[in-house]
Amino acid sequence: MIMGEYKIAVIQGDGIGPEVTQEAIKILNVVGEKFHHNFTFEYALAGGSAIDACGECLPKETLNICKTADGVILGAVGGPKWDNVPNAQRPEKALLGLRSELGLFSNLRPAKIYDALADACPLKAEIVAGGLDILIVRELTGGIYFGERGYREGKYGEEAYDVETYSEVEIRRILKNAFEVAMQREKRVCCVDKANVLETSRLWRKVAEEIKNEYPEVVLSYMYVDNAAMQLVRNPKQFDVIVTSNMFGDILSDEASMITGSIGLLPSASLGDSSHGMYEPIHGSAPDIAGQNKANPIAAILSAGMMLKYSFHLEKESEAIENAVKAVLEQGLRTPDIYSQGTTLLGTKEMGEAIAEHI
Ligand SMILES: NC(=O)C1=CN([C@@H]2O[C@H](COP(=O)(O)OP(=O)(O)OC[C@H]3O[C@@H](n4cnc5c(N)ncnc54)[C@H](O)[C@@H]3O)[C@@H](O)[C@H]2O)C=CC1
Ligand SMILES: CC(C)CC(=O)C(=O)O
Ligand SMILES: [Mg+2]
Repeated sequence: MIMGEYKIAVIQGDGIGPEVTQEAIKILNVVGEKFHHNFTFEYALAGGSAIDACGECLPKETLNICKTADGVILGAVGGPKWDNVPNAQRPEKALLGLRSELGLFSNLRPAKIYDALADACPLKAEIVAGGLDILIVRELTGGIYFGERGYREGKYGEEAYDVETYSEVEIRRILKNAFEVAMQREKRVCCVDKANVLETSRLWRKVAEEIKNEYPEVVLSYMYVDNAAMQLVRNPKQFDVIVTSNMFGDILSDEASMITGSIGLLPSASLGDSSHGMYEPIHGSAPDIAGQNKANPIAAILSAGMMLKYSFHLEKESEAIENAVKAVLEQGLRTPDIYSQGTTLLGTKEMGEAIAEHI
């Protein structure tokens, strides 16, 4: 008996994107079989591979496939091959376009240290004793990545500019999101900004002061982003939920990933007002290891797990994926990025297979 039917749009992307996405699909197929769900996959092109196939980084057909699917999984886009294409067609534009066209303003990036990977954390053991579980809530469709940009003639010749703009509406909805998720966690929100310099950050603080009254159980704090970057390695356990702008969240989440052992471990969910979402590892296309069966597929696999939870509301299926990841790590199985002496080195595919076997 089939319990649920789900149509999933798959954008494999470039570099290691297809390699890690294939492992996520492998896991979804096993979960589907075990829990009697029918997951069907519709492939779509975006990024460099779309430029190569049809000259456009984000074809209309891709958007249609994503809009009509129950969830979207994405590998990563971009790479040196497309570094010199016109700006409007850069692979990264496809990613920004997908996020904004699908209305995915909230990007959840959980950074957890798995017990078995405690030795992969570069911080002193006493700093992360008892583990670590941080959630970065990154605003995803506004700020400097979406502001006006260009070139103009300045006082000293040509100059370039990128403008950061945030409206109250954009700030309110992401902050509300952060407070809501904090209510399911330790009820602490740290708003990371640069309010000593930026007007946009001062508006974030003004809105946060209003919203906090709706969540009296949540403790709200503020921190400047330069200090937050330092505090993340000095004492990451002080954070529960970090809420921040598009660019600051992009940077801080890469930093947080390294505390867990590798950027290849961190998944993400990009969500909007509905349960429709896009799920992608936080890493990029890693051209330096592409095509070598070296990439860690765990971030992509956990992203698929987040889709089961947030878009399909399949909690136990999502947990099964996380538990299988924990089990292989406890078995000492490692891709090169998290390998240490005494553990067993696996490739991308073999790691996917090992996780599949545990489900
Ligand atoms: N979501 C997306 O599609 C993103 C795309 N990019 C694009 O990806 C390309 C490469 O960007 P980079 O700055 O090099 O960042 P990157 O995240 O692709 O790679 C940074 C470093 O981390 C390693 N790494 C990344 N993912 C890994 C994994 N799963 N397992 C093991 N090691 C992994 C890479 O080998 C590299 O040494 C660029 O074109 C960039 O614009 C970057 C970030 C996100
Ligand atoms: C195009 C970039 C904003 C992609 C990226 O680095 C990210 O989303 O983490
Ligand atoms: Mg990034």
